[in-house]
Amino acid sequence: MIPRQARKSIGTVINGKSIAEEIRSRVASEVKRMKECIGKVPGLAVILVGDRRDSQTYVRNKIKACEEAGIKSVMAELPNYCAEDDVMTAVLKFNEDPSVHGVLVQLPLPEHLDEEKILNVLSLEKDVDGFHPVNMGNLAMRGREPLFIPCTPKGCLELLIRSGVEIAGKKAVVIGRSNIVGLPISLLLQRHHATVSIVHACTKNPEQITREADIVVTAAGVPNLIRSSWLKQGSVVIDVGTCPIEDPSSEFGYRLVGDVCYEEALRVASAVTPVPGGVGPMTIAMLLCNTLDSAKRVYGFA
Ligand SMILES: Nc1nc2c(c(=O)[nH]1)N[C@@H](CN(C=O)c1ccc(C(=O)N[C@@H](CCC(=O)O)C(=O)O)cc1)CN2
Ligand SMILES: [Mg+2]
Repeated sequence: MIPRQARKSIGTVINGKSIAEEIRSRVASEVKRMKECIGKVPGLAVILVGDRRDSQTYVRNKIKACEEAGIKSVMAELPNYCAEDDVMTAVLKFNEDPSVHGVLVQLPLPEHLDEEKILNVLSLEKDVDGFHPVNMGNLAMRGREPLFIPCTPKGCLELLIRSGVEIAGKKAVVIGRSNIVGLPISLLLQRHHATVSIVHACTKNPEQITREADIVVTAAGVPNLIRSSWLKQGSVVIDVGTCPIEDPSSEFGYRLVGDVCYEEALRVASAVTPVPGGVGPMTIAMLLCNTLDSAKRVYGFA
């Protein structure tokens, strides 16, 4: 048997960036058609609390993506030290605004704010991030349909489907159990009839579990956690982790890495998403899709 390290790459790269571009241009044409037919465009409201650099970048990218797709966007920026009531007031204002079809609160919030309490006041009909507890409950329950599927999990699923990966009956392992990625992706994969295991910080021998998986979705936020020895030959690997690590040779002094040892994974897996350029761009593309769907629902536009 050839040692894993000596094997040539067999995996293909799942290009999330180009898939996201294609989706964004489809959304732009739909928005244009909507405007021509009924004189309305979708509207997205984004609430940013505090001064985290990464959150500021994501929000800026969301607003730019809206602009490019012809979606109207509005933003409320609140300081780090604001009160819970200030955030709730911003949410309630956008809930009431008929030109806004999607409202999101950029996460994470500063420590002193109660995330659950704030997400709870989002209008269910405008919760384009899909984080409202009722939306999440509907995603979890059989026979119920959530109005919105959270953007990153929806993006992961779209990448699997577009890459021709069969999900039904396959063994899937999700690494991480966060409310915004691990939990909803595990529910979504179950909905698509995969047999799903969840690996988390307390799991004993996680590599034994991942080695059995046909599909691995990892959202641990631990750089290079997933080595080739964790993977089954021919598996599909979706890397949601994005961690900045120091890199003096890069323009900004850091670069982004995922949870997966990318080069190693390509030698064992049949397909792998890169970081950057994999799941990340899909998150924003899915947000545009959810906002468009929300506006279509409001106006009864097919
Ligand atoms: N309210 C929300 N908060 C957060 C979400 C979310 O979906 N809703 N997800 C993440 C952050 N996020 C969007 O908000 C996000 C993360 C990453 C990317 C992305 O495109 N990443 C690129 C790299 C970008 C870079 O160079 O900095 C990539 O992976 O290629 C988009 C959106 C947490 N918070
Ligand atoms: Mg808190």
